[in-house]
Amino acid sequence: MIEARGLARTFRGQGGTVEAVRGVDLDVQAGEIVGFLGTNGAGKTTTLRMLTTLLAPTGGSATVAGADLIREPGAVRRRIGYVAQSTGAHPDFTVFEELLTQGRLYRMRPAEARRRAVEASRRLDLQELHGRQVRSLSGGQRRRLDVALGLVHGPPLIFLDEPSTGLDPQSRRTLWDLVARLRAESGTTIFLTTHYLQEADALCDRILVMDRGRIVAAGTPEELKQRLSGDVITVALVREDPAAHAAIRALPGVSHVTRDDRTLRLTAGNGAQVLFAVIRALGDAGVAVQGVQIERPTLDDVFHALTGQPREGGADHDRTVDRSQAQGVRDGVRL
Ligand SMILES: Nc1ncnc2c1ncn2[C@@H]1O[C@H](COP(=O)(O)OP(=O)(O)OP(=O)(O)O)[C@@H](O)[C@H]1O
Repeated sequence: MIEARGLARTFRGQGGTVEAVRGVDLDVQAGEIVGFLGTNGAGKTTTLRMLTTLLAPTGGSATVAGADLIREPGAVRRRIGYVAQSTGAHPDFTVFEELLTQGRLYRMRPAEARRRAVEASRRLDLQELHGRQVRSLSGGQRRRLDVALGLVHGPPLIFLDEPSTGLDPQSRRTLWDLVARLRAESGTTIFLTTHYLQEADALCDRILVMDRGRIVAAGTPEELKQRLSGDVITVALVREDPAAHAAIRALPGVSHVTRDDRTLRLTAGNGAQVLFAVIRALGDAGVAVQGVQIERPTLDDVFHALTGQPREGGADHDRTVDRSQAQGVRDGVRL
């Protein structure tokens, strides 16, 4: 359904050159739900905007829903649905008017537009909201309308850009269920970007991880977790201590050390074997330890290992998160 080779995009401006996407190869099969994960600025949205014809690539090629991205952008647009992070639904329109208008934008006859609007509404459980003005919808209802708008013309492939950012946990789960049902009922291929590891884990057949413009890993959520073999050791410190990180990062058998206020996390092939060395090294460096825990890795750890980015909220991270993303940090695990 999607086949991209060497897809690239460079932005040139007064501030210099940004290689946002540096030669991405990707394949998505019909009927798959594929999640695109990555840190802020990794290049996910730029890739999505290229695949949806909104942005011209500066290199590479792709076939999307059977049409050539460069030579047949019109055909690509007719065959895909794209749900951006913020959509232009008219606040004064009712839900059903908005769905009907979408069909008319695709030049459907009135009867066809109505039939498709009813169908898209059913798929996203919007029937009860037909008479409501868009401005009165909750965040979750609005997002469901956004997805329904992307479906009105019956595309076999739909792109969702961070579909559940800013939603509360219950609305997020409802959206996941509806997206999963959409694929089950109609076989729609779904390609989404997300910051929520839980979302990727719960919804996606496959995950692609992007970092600094490149895809650095691809696989099922389970495959990615298995790739990070070994254990995760969490060390709680009595107080924040800059010496702690340096004391253990060079120990044999220890990798991916992160610091987050008074917590150190590290991966080790065999947690039990390195535990003593870790505690002794911290003691030698004069670092006071409050407690230690050994766990199996989570998807969150996998992403840290792949991207080298500290866990969200870590003392040494320098990324900014907007308010909706910060909300996500409280609501669930976020990359
Ligand atoms: N129009 C533009 N002009 C210049 N640089 C841009 C432009 N659009 C994106 N970039 C840069 O390209 C890089 C990738 O951005 P992109 O929005 O694709 O990342 P992302 O993975 O979607 O990030 P996020 O998760 O924060 O949305 C960033 O460094 C960004 O600043």
